[in-house]
Amino acid sequence: MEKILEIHNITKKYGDLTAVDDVSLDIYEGDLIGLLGHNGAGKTTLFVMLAGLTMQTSGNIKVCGKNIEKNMMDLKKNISFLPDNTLYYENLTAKQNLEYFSELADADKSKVPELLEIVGMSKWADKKVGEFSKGMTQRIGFAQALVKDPKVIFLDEPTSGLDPKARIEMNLLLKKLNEKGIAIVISSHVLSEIKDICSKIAIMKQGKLVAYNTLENLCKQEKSNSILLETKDVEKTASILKSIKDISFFQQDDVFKITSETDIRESLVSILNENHVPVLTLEYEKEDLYDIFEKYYQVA
Ligand SMILES: Nc1ncnc2c1ncn2[C@@H]1O[C@H](COP(=O)(O)OP(=O)(O)OP(=O)(O)O)[C@@H](O)[C@H]1O
Repeated sequence: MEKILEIHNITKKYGDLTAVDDVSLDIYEGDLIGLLGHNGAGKTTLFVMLAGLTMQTSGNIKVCGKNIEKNMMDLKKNISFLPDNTLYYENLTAKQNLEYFSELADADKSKVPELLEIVGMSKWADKKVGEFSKGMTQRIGFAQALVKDPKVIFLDEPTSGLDPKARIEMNLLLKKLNEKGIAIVISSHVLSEIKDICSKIAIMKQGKLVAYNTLENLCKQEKSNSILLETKDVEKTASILKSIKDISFFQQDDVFKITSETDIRESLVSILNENHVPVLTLEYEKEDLYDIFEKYYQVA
C-alpha cells in the first residue's frame, strides 16, 4: 500500500497553548482510521494542519513522499477536509453547490453528477440544499470532499447530529468510499461506530497521540487482567476461588470474573480438576474499544 502522508513530530501552538504536541504518524492508501479524544484533545487542529489550512509550529509533513513546505499544492490537491459545520448555499441546488466547490478546487465540474450518484443524491440534484435533512446535507458534504479526487479525506465528526438510520447509511457510504482506496480519517466521540467501521484507531490526549494501531493490536497490547471462568459447579468453584491467595473475583450469573496480577489459568485448571469441577470456559476477558479508550484517559 502506498504511504500517502508522513507526519513527523508536528506541533501546533496557539500562544502558550500547545494544541497538538509532537505528533507523528503515517497514513496509507486504504486506511480507515478512527481518531478519538476528549473535547479539546487536538483532533480538529491536527486535521486543519494536515489539510494545509494552518501551518504547524514545528515538525514536517510529507505528502506522497514530498515535503509540503515546498509543495503545498500537492497537499491541497490530495487531501479533503470536511469540517463538522460545513455551510452550503441554501438557495442553490445540490448540483449547483457542488459545481461551485468544484470551481473553487479547480476540479472538473462535469464529474458532479457522478459524485451525486456515489453519495446516493442523484434524485435530489436539482433540489435546493436549504430543503435537505441533516443526513442529506452530510451526503453533499461527502460529495464535496470527493470533488478533487483526493487520496485522503479527513472528516470531523461526520455523523454528529444524525439519527441512527442516517448514521448507519453514512457509515456504509464511508466504507464504500474507503473500498475505492481512499484513506479516510474520522474524528468521533461515538466509540461503537468507530469500532465497527475503522481498521485503525488513533487516540489523542492533551495534544499528544497516545495510541495508534489496529484495533486488534490495541486489544492485544492492552490485555485485560480479568479472567472469565464458567464451570459445572458454581458453589464449589466459589469456595475454591475464596481459598486462592492474591486474586479477587465476583460472580455474575454462572460466570466468575477473576482478577489477578499473574496468569493463573494453568494452576486454576489444576485445582478445579483436583476437586472434580469440570471447566466450561476459561479465558481472558476481551478488551473492547471503550475499555482501551478509558485506560488511556486514566493514565496520568
Ligand atoms: N484558533 C485557535 N486559537 C486558539 N486556540 C485554539 C484554536 N483552535 C483550537 N484551539 C485550542 O486548541 C485545543 C485543541 O482544540 P481542538 O479543536 O483541536 O480539539 P478537538 O479534539 O477537536 O475538540 P472537540 O472534540 O471538542 O472538537 C483546545 O484547547 C482549543 O481551545
